[in-house]
Amino acid sequence: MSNKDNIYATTQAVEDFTFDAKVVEVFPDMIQRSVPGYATIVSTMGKLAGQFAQNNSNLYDLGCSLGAVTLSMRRNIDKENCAIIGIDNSAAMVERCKLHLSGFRSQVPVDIRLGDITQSNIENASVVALNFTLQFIPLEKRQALLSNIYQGLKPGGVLLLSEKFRGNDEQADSLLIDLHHDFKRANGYSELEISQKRTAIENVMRPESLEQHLTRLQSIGFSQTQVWYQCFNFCSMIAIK
Ligand SMILES: Nc1ncnc2c1ncn2[C@@H]1O[C@H](C[S@+](CC[C@H]([NH3+])C(=O)[O-])CC(=O)[O-])[C@@H](O)[C@H]1O
Ligand SMILES: O=C(O)C(=O)Cc1ccccc1
Repeated sequence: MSNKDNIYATTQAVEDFTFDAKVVEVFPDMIQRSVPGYATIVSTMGKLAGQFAQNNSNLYDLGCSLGAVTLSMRRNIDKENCAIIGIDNSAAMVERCKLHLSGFRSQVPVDIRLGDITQSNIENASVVALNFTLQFIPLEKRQALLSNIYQGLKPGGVLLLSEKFRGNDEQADSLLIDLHHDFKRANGYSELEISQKRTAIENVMRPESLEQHLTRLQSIGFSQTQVWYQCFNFCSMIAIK
């Protein structure tokens, strides 16, 4: 069990959100109470990874945090000679992720690396997961990152992309934001916590619209794109090379 997220429970001078040691301590609780359907998304990404994994290939978990998707993928792989590579640029996350994964046994080798996914080599990949990570990459670097992933995928390989997204217009967007805030309230977050967290992430997390995501994936060359999960302003997509 992880600790309860009470980072924004007291009034404070809110600073930009970072994935530091304090966040690591509460991360499972934070993500579970903040993302509608997180557990469903993670387990389904594992199932999809099992379906699309190819013999003699790599599976990547980019922005792996504590390795939830890595573990879910590893549970579902039944192909030969597969390896999972998890990458995150938060030293605190990587350290805790390694500790966490060492508590589970598996035949599938896992390599957790400290690194910037915009500078990482993606090769011989059958599956690449970006579970709520692209939203933290500067807007101008997203196209290059996704093209690099596309280049590193084998034919028939897939990108599994989950994002918080923006509604198409102001009214639609505030409707989705309100529904999400209701969800957070129902999970025990106070008005103060919701509002201070919003301030903390507004400069570091830049959501795009669903259309922007799908159009870019198609322009990069993915032959098929499909949204398979949506709740409020959270969604998960698959793009097939
Ligand atoms: N340039 C970067 N390079 C590497 N990592 C990065 C970069 N930028 C941000 N990150 C990392 O991306 C992760 C985003 S969390 C992903 C949840 C996880 N996928 C999960 O399924 O539990 C989502 C959230 O908390 O909203 C953090 O661990 C960052 O350090
Ligand atoms: O914490 C929130 O309320 C967020 O919306 C941030 C967020 C978005 C997507 C994954 C995890 C956290």
